[in-house]
Amino acid sequence: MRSGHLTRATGVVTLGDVASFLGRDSPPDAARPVRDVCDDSRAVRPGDLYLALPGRVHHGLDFERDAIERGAVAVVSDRVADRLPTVVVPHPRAVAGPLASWFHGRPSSALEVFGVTGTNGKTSTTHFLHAGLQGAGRTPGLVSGIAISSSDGTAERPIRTTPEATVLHRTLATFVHNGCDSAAVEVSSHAVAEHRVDALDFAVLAFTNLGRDHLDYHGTMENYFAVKASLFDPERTRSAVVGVDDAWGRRLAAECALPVTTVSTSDPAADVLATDIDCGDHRTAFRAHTPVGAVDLTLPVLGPHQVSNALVALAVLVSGGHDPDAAAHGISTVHGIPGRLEPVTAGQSFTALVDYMHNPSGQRSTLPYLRSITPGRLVLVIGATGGRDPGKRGDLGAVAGHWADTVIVTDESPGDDRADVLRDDVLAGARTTSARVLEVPDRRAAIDRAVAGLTEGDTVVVAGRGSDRWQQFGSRRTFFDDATELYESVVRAISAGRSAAR
Ligand SMILES: CC(=O)N[C@H]1[C@@H](OP(=O)(O)OP(=O)(O)OC[C@H]2O[C@@H](n3ccc(=O)[nH]c3=O)[C@H](O)[C@@H]2O)O[C@H](CO)[C@@H](O)[C@@H]1O[C@H](C)C(=O)N[C@@H](C)C(=O)N[C@H](CCC(=O)O)C(=O)O
Ligand SMILES: Nc1ncnc2c1ncn2[C@@H]1O[C@H](COP(=O)(O)OP(=O)(O)OP(=O)(O)O)[C@@H](O)[C@H]1O
Repeated sequence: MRSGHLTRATGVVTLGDVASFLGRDSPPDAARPVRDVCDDSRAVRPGDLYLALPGRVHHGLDFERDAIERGAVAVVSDRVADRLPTVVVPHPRAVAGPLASWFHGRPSSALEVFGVTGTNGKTSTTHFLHAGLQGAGRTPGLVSGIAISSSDGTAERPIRTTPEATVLHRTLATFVHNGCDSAAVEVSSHAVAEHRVDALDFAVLAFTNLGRDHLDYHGTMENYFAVKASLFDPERTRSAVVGVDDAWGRRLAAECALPVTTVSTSDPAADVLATDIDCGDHRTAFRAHTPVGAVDLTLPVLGPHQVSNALVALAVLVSGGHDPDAAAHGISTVHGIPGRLEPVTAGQSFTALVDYMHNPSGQRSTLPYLRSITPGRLVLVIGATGGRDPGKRGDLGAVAGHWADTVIVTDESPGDDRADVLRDDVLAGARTTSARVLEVPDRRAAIDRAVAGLTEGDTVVVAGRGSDRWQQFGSRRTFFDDATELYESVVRAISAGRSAAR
């Protein structure tokens, strides 16, 4: 491959240009113009170059016919396609990032790109960062697991936490086109391992924390950490912001070869520290101490974990040279993040929340807070999503049962896994505790059961799906939005006299 700093000539790009960029011989039809690069046959548009990737289940070349029918004009893959002219490369996935970046004129070098990774808090931190950039007078784009939005107000719901490289670089190019000067980008560990963020120049990368998750994919915590740590490399970013409230963060800060800003809610030696933390049931307040002064924040979001997330966002902005007061003002305009301790109010006297906790470390930071704001009963609706780390399911039940009075185990989104096996694993953990444990497979019925009989001082939390608005059973996908369902359940319970109104 030619240097990643080679910017694409404006105007028409031909298949020969692509071959030349990839350092390969020109295929037949080298003069053929290429409109865009696309790695999914279902998304191909007329004139596209189809990047056919070998996958776990299929090979992209299995879908050459579909790509042709949609208008693909050429292929990049690890073997010659049946019908289309092909540029052959040994590792197609590894060229996806550099190729897409080159094709779109290296958009990440025209933006200041701030990345956020970690097991928990990526989405929240990315949204705080985006708002903080706006507060600091910047014009940022946003790429998070729940929204991709540009400065012109257009927004879309993403399919993944972090898009494939072709989509990511195209999105950044759109940001540049729309006048953005920066971007806040959420980076999952899968994205790093699958080369989705290759050829992306980060200004600052932030690490929130690391806890057990995704071991179905990474195998061990050591591997999981190594994938995250591989991001913190001078080849990828100029500097790092690292949360040091867990041992993995402290290790990363110690081993990292970059300028590091450390962040903590407890360690006075950290560069950015939160004190005077006050987590109420309607807002969260704290004082942030930074190398350039202290600032007070009051956020209309819930939970001590949001102190950590907002603090990481503030540290990224301050380490990037922004004024802490302006950044803090921007951060405090975030009026809730969908599906993250999101309150549902339907005239009830008790607290009803939707949350995305789906691993034990997330539960351990969220549930003690929920207990602290609940003088009455704490009722949790939980489950385990299919296709994800089976080893965490028992812990999910056990941690839930440790903090809650009642745990209702239900279906989340089993996918190709057996729903009853998922529930059994969670139930086994929950039954090791003294909580009241119920199994209600149907999620709507589970929510109704959780809400029934609640009165002032009680809290119900529907956990695990957050703002994801579907359930997948095998190949069948059904619309299901926890916030809407919880709202409707509360309305039904109040009108039937089953639960207390305000
Ligand atoms: C590990 C991973 O990234 N897997 C993704 C990957 O699977 P795969 O490589 O095995 O693909 P495959 O299904 O064998 O297909 C091979 C190729 O054919 C292409 N194809 C396939 C079918 C078709 O009709 N046309 C077509 O072109 C695919 O785009 C792919 O390039 O490509 C598939 C098709 O695009 C994805 O569905 C699948 O993501 C799955 C659904 C997924 O969710 N992955 C998870 C692990 C993930 O990436 N999660 C993280 C976040 C996790 C978190 O934050 O909790 C994320 O960033 O979203
Ligand atoms: N800093 C944190 N520490 C521990 N738990 C957290 C933290 N931030 C969020 N959580 C928990 O994790 C859940 C998901 O939060 P968020 O979406 O911000 O994280 P995420 O890393 O983007 O998650 P995912 O990658 O699974 O989408 C929250 O609903 C909350 O229960």
